[in-house]
Amino acid sequence: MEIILKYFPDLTEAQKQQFASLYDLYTDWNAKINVISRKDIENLYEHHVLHSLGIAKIISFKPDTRIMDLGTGGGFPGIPLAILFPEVKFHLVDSIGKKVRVATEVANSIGLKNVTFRHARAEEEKQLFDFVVSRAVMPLADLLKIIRKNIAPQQHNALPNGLICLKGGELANEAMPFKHKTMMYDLKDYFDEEFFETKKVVYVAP
Ligand SMILES: C[S@@+](CC[C@H](N)C(=O)[O-])C[C@H]1O[C@@H](n2cnc3c(N)ncnc32)[C@H](O)[C@@H]1O
Repeated sequence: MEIILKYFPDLTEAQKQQFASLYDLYTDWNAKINVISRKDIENLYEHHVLHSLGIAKIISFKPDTRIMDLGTGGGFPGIPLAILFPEVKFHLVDSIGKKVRVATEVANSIGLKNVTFRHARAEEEKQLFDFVVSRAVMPLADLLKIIRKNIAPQQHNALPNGLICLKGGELANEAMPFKHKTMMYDLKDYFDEEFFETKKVVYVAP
């Protein structure tokens, strides 16, 4: 939890409480329904919560921005971002119902009011969003095909509406969608821990 305060020192008391509650909630739920590798649960704050918040180092979403988390699993990056941006609306989608249940239970337990959930394949989601965020779900090119229908035409933020993905070293093996405007940010420029050495945030305009 200290690691969150190290990089996000301006949290309100309510946000601190919400982040602090995540450890016990994910430890309990993960024992029942696997959403995080069991041996990685002790690294929850560094590998999952702070990693999710890496997106906030490249964009500060305006209030009322609408964001879909495609393939949220147990709620990453959607839940940490929803805590950090209480005035932004998040829609967490996953095709596996029991994972959506974990994300829903965690969000309800900490009183998150700015999150909705859907158990479905993202291909079936028809709503419009300003951004789609995603971590560890599928290659960029496949994500782009799915989310083209979901990106709203009106702009409200410093970055044009589009896709924001958390990617690791595997990115070197991915075909980059060269036809699209793409920006890449190294999380090692923001976070000192070794885990972030190869981690990137990739923004792609649809
Ligand atoms: C490796 S997990 C990552 C979960 C979470 N984003 C994280 O980083 O912890 C990938 C998730 O994507 C979901 N997924 C894969 N394809 C999907 C699709 N087409 N629509 C919705 N969810 C999908 C899977 O059900 C799975 O929960």
